[in-house]
Amino acid sequence: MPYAQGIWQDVSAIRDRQPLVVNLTNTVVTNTTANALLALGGSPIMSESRLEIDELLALSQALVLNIGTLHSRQIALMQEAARSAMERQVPVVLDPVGAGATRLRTDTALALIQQARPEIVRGNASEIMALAGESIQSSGVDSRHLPEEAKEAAAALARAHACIVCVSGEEDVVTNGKEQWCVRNGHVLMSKVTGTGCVATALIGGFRAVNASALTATVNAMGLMGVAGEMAGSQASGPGTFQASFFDALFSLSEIDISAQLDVERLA
Ligand SMILES: Nc1ncnc2c1ncn2[C@@H]1O[C@H](COP(=O)(O)OP(=O)(O)O)[C@@H](O)[C@H]1O
Ligand SMILES: Cc1ncsc1CCOP(=O)(O)O
Ligand SMILES: [Mg+2]
Repeated sequence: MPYAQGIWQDVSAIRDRQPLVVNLTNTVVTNTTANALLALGGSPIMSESRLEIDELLALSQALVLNIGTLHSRQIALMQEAARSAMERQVPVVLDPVGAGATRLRTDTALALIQQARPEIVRGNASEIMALAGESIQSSGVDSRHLPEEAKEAAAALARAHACIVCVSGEEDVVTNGKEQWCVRNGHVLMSKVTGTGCVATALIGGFRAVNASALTATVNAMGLMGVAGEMAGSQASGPGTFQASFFDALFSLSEIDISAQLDVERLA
């Protein structure tokens, strides 16, 4: 099947089935990621309470953990959610926001990788290199490194934890430790709006909810992100209008848009 057709199949499934994606996420992007999932066709729910997390996971098709504004109560909530997700076979996706910037973020992300056993970890190059134990320059949540520099780290992390690792940036790299895929779509304005990486991770959750292959779901989500980003970028005059146009693109894009623009390649 041509690659664009596979992405379209997932988008159609998301629009048809409206999978429930539970997000334990940061306070910066809560609204943005909910809107992006909704615009794509999914059904987002955000939660902050251990009193309901097991009930929510009983209803959900994916769990997204995002450590962007961590606090102790949230770490306990994430651990409990992960236990429930494992029992219920709900796939878990992790966004290690700011790993490498502080010990709290690096240690918590690594602990979650061990305990929550996420099928997919998506971060920028600095975050993925930090999790693989490489020494990095970190300036917070934005990357100081290129995905190209993080390829080995991504493969090592994927092999060590038997998961899919996605490194985002100007080009996105997705690997299971053996195969490596590259997504070349996107627009520079995506890096000028906070939360675009978190949106990518949330959309990966939406794609994994309808696609049994964690690797394919991740490549497809990143391809779709990139195509929507290009559509929005061609309309926008800056970050503000970009964000609105990006939601519009997620909502309205068609199979033709995907097949006309998609630039995905299997590297190895
Ligand atoms: N310079 C760029 N050109 C094209 N796409 C980009 C660029 N920077 C980021 N993106 C895209 O923006 C999304 C978020 O990636 P990134 O900025 O690396 O995440 P984060 O916000 O976590 O640092 C991804 O879909 C990525 O492909
Ligand atoms: C700015 C900021 N600070 C803590 S979380 C966050 C959002 C980061 O989002 P993204 O990694 O998607 O740009
Ligand atoms: Mg990020």
